Amino acid sequence: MISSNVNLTELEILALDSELNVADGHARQELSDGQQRIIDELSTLFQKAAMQPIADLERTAHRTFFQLLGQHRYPVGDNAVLSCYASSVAMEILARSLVTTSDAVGLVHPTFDNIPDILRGVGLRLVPVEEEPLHTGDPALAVPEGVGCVFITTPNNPTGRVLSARRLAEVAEVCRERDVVLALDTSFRGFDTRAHYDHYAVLEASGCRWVVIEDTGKLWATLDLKVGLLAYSRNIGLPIPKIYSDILLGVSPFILTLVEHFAEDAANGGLSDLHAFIAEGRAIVRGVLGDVPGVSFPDPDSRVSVERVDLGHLSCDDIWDELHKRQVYALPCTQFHWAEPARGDRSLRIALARPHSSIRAAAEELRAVLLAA
Ligand SMILES: N=C(N)NC[C@@H](O)CC(=O)C(=O)O
Repeated sequence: MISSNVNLTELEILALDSELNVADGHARQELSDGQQRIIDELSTLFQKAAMQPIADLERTAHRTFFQLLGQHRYPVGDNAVLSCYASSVAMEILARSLVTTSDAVGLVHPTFDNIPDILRGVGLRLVPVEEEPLHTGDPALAVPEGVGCVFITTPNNPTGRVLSARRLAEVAEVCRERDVVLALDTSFRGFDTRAHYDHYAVLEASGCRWVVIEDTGKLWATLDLKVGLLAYSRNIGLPIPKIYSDILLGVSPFILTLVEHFAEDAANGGLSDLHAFIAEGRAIVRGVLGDVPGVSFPDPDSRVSVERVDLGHLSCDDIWDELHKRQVYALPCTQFHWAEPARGDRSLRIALARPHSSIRAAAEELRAVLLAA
C-alpha cells in the first residue's frame, strides 16, 4: 500500500526502471528521424559548443526555443532570462526570491505537488486558487487578498487547462493594481498551440511584475538533457540574479546547443508531429478504457502529455497498488490536490510521452485491474 505521505516525484523515482512507466511527465518516447540525426552529430555539436562564447550559445538557444512557441517578446538584455538545470531549480530560485518580500502565495489548485512543496519549503503560506475562478468570472478572485505572488501553471498539470490571452491580461491587470507578482509555469506549453500566443507581449503590456518558468524537458526525449528558463520583468524588484548566483554559475553550453537544434527540428515540422503523436497516445488510453464501467476522462479538451482517468468510486491508491504488483506505474491524483487531497482520491494520471506500445500495454493492464476491482 503506498503511503499517503510520499510525494509524486518519489513515486516517479520508483517507476524509473519499469518497463511500463507511465508516471513522470518527462519525455520518454522514441526519437524522430530528425532528432536521431541530431543525436548522431553529438560529437560535432560538443566540439562546436566548446569553441563558441557561452553568451552567444545561450542567446541563440533561448531565441530558437521561445520563437518556436510563439514567444517573440521574451525579455532580452542583461540577465532577463536565466538558464537553470531544470524548471524545479528555477522554481526554487523564485521561491527564495519571493520570501524576501512576501509571506503568502496564491497557487493554482490542483497542480504538480513539487510546486507547493518548494514554496512551503522556504516558509511561504499558500492560498489555493481554484481553476474555475482563475479562468472565469471576476479576475480579482484569481488574486487572493494578502498574497505577494499569484502562481499559475498554464497549461495546468494534470488538467491541461490553458490560460487565455484575454484572461492573462485581466489577471495581470489585477496584479499590477495590487503590486502582486504574477508567476507562470509554462512547462507544458509546447503541447498546446492555444498556449502559443505571446505571453510576454501580454505581460509587458500590463505593466505588472512578472516571472515565467519555461522547460524544455517535457518535449524531447533527450535523457533529461534539458534547461529550465527563468524569465522575469525588469521591474520585478526581487533578488533573482543574486539568488541564482547562490545556486549555479550556468548550464552546459552543450545542452544549450542541443536545445537549439531540437527546437529548430521542432520548428521544421517536429512539433506538429509531436502533437499528433501525443493525440494518438491519448486516443489509445481513451479507446482501451472508455467502456470500463465508472471510468471517465475529466479533461476532454486537454492536449498536454498527460491524461487524467477518473476511476468512479474506486480509490486511486488501491488501483495504484494493483498496478504496482503488475510493474505498471501511473500517478495517483491525490497529491496534485495539495490543498484538499481527498479530491484527487478517485483519479489517476497517465503519462503520454511514451512509445504507443507502452501506453497500450499499460492501459490494458489498468483495464484488467479496473474490471477485476
Ligand atoms: N523536480 C521534480 N520533482 N521533478 C519531477 C517533475 O518534473 C515531474 C513532472 O513535472 C510531472 O511528472 O508532471
